[in-house]
Amino acid sequence: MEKVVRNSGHDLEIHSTELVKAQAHIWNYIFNFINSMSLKCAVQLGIPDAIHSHGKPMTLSQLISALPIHQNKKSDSRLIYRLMRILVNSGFFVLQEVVVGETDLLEEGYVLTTASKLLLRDNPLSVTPLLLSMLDPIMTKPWHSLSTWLQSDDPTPFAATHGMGIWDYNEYDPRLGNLFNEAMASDARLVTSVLIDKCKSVLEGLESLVDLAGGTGTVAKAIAYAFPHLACTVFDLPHVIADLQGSKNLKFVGGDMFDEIPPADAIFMKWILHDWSDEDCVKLLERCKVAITCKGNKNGKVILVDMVIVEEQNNKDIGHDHHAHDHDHQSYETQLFFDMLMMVLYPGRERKETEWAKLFSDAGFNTYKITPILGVRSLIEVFP
Ligand SMILES: C[S@@+](CC[C@H](N)C(=O)[O-])C[C@H]1O[C@@H](n2cnc3c(N)ncnc32)[C@H](O)[C@@H]1O
Ligand SMILES: O=c1cc(-c2ccc(O)cc2)oc2c(O)c(O)ccc12
Repeated sequence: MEKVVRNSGHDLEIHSTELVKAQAHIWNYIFNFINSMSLKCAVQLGIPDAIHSHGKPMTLSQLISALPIHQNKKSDSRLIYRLMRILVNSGFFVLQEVVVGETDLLEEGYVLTTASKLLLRDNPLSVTPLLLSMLDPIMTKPWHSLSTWLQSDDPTPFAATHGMGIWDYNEYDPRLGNLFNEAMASDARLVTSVLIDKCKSVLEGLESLVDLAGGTGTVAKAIAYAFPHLACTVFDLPHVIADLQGSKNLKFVGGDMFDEIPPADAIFMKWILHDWSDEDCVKLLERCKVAITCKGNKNGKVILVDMVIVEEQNNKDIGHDHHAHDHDHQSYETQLFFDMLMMVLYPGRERKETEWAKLFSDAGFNTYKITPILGVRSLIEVFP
């Protein structure tokens, strides 16, 4: 028989099992940052790289002797054991049996998972720069002022905390600026491999393409290489492209995209419009339309890589497969995380299809086509 907890102050009756479940639910949310910080610690100590270099399951004692930690911390093997235990629980490492030394004795050793392979320093798709930048105190501090920002007239919590926007901050603090560029470049490598593999037809037939706010040019370099007859331009802020070298069919142009957009058959924007308000997006899209139609070109288009929020109610209609539902729930949560990130760092947001459609029509475009090929992100072609 379940006890009923009576809360005399409020008119509440809650069953005790429900109460402890609710308490654990809140605890897990309060302590969620412990998952992120444990992962940050493992990456800073080089744990994924140490296990990778070992080449086979690495026992706790082998891992401890390989790590750059104080001798006193090495003597208490339970410290690294506890750190590894929470990371095994979150799916970053797996324990496997291994024969150690000359004996036939089996011991358990840590191996990498697909997720921790993406944290290896030399992996071209490494997510480590993103992890180190997003969990840097400079980036976590603005989250503490989200509520005061909502009560103020400041443009973003980041600007309220640091007295300037991200783009100025990246120039002011090259350490963070370089981590940002590296984070964008490794994501760009992943997106480009999918784009060139699965969406070749999107680029075929084009003679010129501008990667607008293309960062250090990772996407454009790969496109220029895969399509040698396509003239590619990377356009970004002058300090971002300052020392970058072009090639036969790739050039770098510095400027402010709100002032000028070079003409081309296609304007490509990856992870740009979600950084900006609706008003700025319409301004940018209007200028893109001029840039793709200015030479009387009738086949021009804008190509976006961005998120299209698909709300959970729609997800639930997809079917009764629990795995599919878990995956959909996770994808939706990822989209909501990015939406909140856009609120804290930028004046931007993630958008639903109806919201994208309104932006396109407000900027004078006729049609669009969404191809959801990039996990939580989509390829969106917009036609004048
Ligand atoms: C989120 S990053 C995306 C970079 C790249 N498209 C990618 O996905 O890897 C946004 C880019 O916008 C650039 N940017 C910001 N404001 C800009 C402006 N007014 N004109 C041109 N580029 C700008 C930044 O320097 C940065 O490289
Ligand atoms: O995932 C990100 C992270 C950032 C970011 C990282 C480090 C910094 O110093 C500043 C910002 O910015 C992003 C962004 O602008 C974007 O369009 C998508 C994702 C992210």
